[in-house]
Amino acid sequence: MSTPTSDPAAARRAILTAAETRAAEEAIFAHGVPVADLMEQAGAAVAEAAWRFAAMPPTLILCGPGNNGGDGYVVARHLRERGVPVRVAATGEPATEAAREMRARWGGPVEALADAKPAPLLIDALFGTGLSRPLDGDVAGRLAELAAAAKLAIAVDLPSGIATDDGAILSPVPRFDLTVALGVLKPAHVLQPAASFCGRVAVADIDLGGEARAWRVERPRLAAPTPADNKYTRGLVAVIGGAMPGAAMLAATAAARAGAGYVVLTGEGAGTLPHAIVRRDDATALADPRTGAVVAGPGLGRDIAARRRLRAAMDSGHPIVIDADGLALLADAGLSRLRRLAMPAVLTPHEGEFKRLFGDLPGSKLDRAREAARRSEAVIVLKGADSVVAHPDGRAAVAATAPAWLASAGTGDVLAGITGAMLARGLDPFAAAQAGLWLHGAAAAQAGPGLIADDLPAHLASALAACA
Ligand SMILES: NC(=O)C1=CN([C@@H]2O[C@H](COP(=O)(O)OP(=O)(O)OC[C@H]3O[C@@H](n4cnc5c(N)ncnc54)[C@H](OP(=O)(O)O)[C@@H]3O)[C@@H](O)[C@H]2O)[C@@H](O)CC1
Ligand SMILES: [K+]
Repeated sequence: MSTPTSDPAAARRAILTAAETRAAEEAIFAHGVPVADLMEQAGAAVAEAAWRFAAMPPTLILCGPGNNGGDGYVVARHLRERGVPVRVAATGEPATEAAREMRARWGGPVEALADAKPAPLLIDALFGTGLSRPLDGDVAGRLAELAAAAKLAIAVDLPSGIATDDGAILSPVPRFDLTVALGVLKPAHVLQPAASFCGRVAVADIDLGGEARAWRVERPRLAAPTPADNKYTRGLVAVIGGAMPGAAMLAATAAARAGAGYVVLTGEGAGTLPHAIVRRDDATALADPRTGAVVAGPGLGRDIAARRRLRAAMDSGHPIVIDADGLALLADAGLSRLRRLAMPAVLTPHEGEFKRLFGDLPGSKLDRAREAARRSEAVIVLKGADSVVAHPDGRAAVAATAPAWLASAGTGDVLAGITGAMLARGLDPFAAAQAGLWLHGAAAAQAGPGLIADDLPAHLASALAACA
């Protein structure tokens, strides 16, 4: 399944690889649109974004040999027309026809990159999706010096030196304040480490019309309960407790605060829990046909009893989120049971758990999550600063804005609980996983620096309010 990027809202979320972007462009060119027309749109959009962002001080634009450089000449012309003092420096002569044409349309002086003096605003149009290897040392060095001397730095499409499809840093890259993605996002705008070099990312409105299979996770629409709802229609979540009760209590509390109408927690355990959360035994909770989702794994334990309880949870037929110890048990038991579920389970591994389950898979984080989803027939949430959600059918989504403060104990238990609440309210597993990540990130942003997992559930109220 895919979404055409001709829908503007979908286009702003769509993530295309370099090859997918090229294919979309080729399809447009095949319809008779000249490359120069698209480049004019791109350059105008970048000039507009720079104008709004930087209030336009004197500007230096660095142009490379390809179409990224071509865009740079267009930006230069548009800014000059707006009265901005612009200088252009290039690595050499343009290598494409469109870029040559744009350099001619610019018509102004072009300095050698090696000699260029800095300016308060630096615009990097050296390389974009066509980067095929690390920058030469002298080019990377000049880019670093000129960026360091500038007050603001803006990248055209991508910061030069990062790999479009996996977000790797191929050669030293300065940190940009703004990156204007042309037409669609590329994986490097959302995957680490590249994403953190992009600064703010704006998507320029260029109708590429390609088909996307990956999207940025956006704020979900979650309707508030209506007078017709009751606690069961809002979702009954059963959290399977176990050896470490605190983790399951965190998951249960998060499920309740994420809007589930009814949360039951099974297993033994002392400690304070909201009185709204009800204790049950596994068998009663799992046999209840009103149960909308089961969360199994946080604090479950890894012994034979835990294995039996996980199996019972999977056999119950309810939508299920499996995390933490549940993933360790699955790694030992194999994936075959997952493949027999009526609805894909949601698995929420961090990198270590992922490796135990699937080994060392090749490719980008998107590729690895997709392959794991295909193999397991489960929705995979590969967690991190750039959490990737992948569906067995190849769709994927990236949550790119989680605060780094989330890297602390227990936050995964909270995510599992929120995701359970999303499943129980009736979202399909792919949507539930994305909504869970968004709410988790928004609650963390509210909780702020120094947050601990226990803080997050209280901040879900304002995160939910933003989704109504
Ligand atoms: N999507 C859109 O809406 C639109 C997209 N557009 C723009 O097109 C851009 C893609 O353009 P592009 O394909 O020409 O690639 P680009 O990044 O300019 O570089 C390729 C050149 O660099 C060279 N080269 C590569 N690596 C190198 C290195 N390390 N050091 C030195 N050289 C290196 C490479 O040569 P080669 O690898 O063959 O040696 C080739 O000559 C895209 O990012 C966007 O800005 C707009 O114009 C239209 C609307
Ligand atoms: K660039």
